[in-house]
Amino acid sequence: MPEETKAIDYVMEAASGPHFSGLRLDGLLSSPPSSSSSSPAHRSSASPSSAFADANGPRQPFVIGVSGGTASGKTTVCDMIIQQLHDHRVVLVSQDSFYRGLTPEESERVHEYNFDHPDAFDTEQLLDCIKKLKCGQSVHVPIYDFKQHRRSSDSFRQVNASDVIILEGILVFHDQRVRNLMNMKIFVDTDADVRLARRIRRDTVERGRDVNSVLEQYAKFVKPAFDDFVLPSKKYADVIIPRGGDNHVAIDLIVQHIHTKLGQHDLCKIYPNVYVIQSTFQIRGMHTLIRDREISKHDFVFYSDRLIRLVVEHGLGHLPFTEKQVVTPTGSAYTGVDFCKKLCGVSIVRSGESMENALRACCKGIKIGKILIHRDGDNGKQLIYEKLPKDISERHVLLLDPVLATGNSANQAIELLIQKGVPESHIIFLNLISAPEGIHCCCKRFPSLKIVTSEIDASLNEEFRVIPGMGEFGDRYFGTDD
Ligand SMILES: Nc1nc2c(ncn2[C@@H]2O[C@H](COP(=O)(O)OP(=O)(O)OP(=O)(O)O)[C@@H](O)[C@H]2O)c(=O)[nH]1
Ligand SMILES: O=P(O)(O)OC[C@H]1O[C@H](OP(=O)(O)OP(=O)(O)O)[C@H](O)[C@@H]1O
Ligand SMILES: O=c1cc[nH]c(=O)[nH]1
Repeated sequence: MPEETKAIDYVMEAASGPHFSGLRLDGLLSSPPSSSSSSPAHRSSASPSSAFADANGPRQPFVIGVSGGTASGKTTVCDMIIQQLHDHRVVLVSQDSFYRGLTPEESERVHEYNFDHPDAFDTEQLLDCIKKLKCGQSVHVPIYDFKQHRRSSDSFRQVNASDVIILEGILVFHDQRVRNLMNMKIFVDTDADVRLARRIRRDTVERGRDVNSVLEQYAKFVKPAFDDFVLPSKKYADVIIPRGGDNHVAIDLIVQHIHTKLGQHDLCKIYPNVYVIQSTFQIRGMHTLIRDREISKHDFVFYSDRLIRLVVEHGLGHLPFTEKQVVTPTGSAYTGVDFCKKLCGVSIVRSGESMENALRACCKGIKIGKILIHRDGDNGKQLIYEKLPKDISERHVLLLDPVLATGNSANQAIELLIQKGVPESHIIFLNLISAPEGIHCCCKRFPSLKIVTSEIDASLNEEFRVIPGMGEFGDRYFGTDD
């Protein structure tokens, strides 16, 4: 494993196993191929429960579930996330608020009551609240009194619709319906002895209990329920944070990821033809490497190539296709699709040429045209050279350039393609990073153009370089940066 990727591994474990791999933001920006015959792949929903599922529908909040054993530090992790997401509206909903409240008979024999069993919570009510919040409605959350083991009968907390909803609690991953409402699941993983020590302190100081009763409850209910219900739900986590709130690096990474997703989502909502490939920590790790100014040229090229390949594959998914049936070696019919045949690549020289190999590797014998544009500041674009397939107007065009900054080079290239008779909707612009300025510039002018990128960055600086960006891509890729 390359040296640089280790940092991520020791701050948090990317969850792995049969149910998941790495960080998942289900359905966030995915676009599976349409099943209809010759229509292009649509930007469409994954599951109905996933946030931001429909780019054209109303904006849905981003739901984060935070689970972990008792006193693992869930509240601290949530507070830190909320603090760092200060430029977004965030609400915290605690599963504890949905404790059922004990009947008088149960209260009399409280020592026999299992507060750690899933049945202790009113999950239907919790589900209803989160569903409403996801639809932008405000809700009334009950107030639970840990000393009286009762809900307040006359007061509640009003929670308003927000950009981000954080749902925390020991069993928030237990019920599949609740899990399905989450875009990101975090498990706070703290040693059992540390948790027990914290619990004794908290329950004696804040909840008016004596040490013996705390230990008794722990042995009788808390630990068995942890083993039976909480620990088995860890496998659903997208991210596992060892050491809880002390793990600042993990929390910073998570917050950065949420920031990126929220920012990208805004642009993707405005321009439904902008597609960001679905992020995983693997992809984020590759971006971390190519953006690092200390990386060797060899590694820069290696990881850029890997990312380019992913963007190209994703871009090809937006081409139209037709239905096709084949017979498998078992003699059965398989109904699939046939790739679009009339396509070509066009690279913007010189950086765009770095994407040609990936395109050739995916589409055997594909024709690739070239456009050379001289870049000078934020305007002053000048077309210097072009060589394109003669029948380009009949083809779908994959336009290649790893960086979309001001959008001027792309605009110039797209204009030329349109002049040559290529319909705007037949152009798919593939790049590694896009600045919001470039996206606005191209999408406003060419609303039917599709853009497929792997990350949307924050902005451009006064020198029209992408920030944080990756510097001059061409110089770094072709080794002319020294
Ligand atoms: N004795 C008693 N225990 C309760 C009652 N209600 C909830 N609990 C306990 O509260 C625990 C749930 O809260 P925790 O996850 O520990 O609390 P938290 O403050 O969110 O924990 P962290 O933020 O992770 O430190 C369960 O383990 C229950 O045993 C109650 O009325 N009486
Ligand atoms: O969106 P814009 O503001 O037009 O900037 C993007 C252009 O800048 C880079 O090329 P550059 O001019 O650095 O040339 P190179 O590919 O030869 O390195 C990049 O490859 C794009 O073509
Ligand atoms: O930041 C930038 C802007 C344009 N082109 C690049 O390669 N990088």
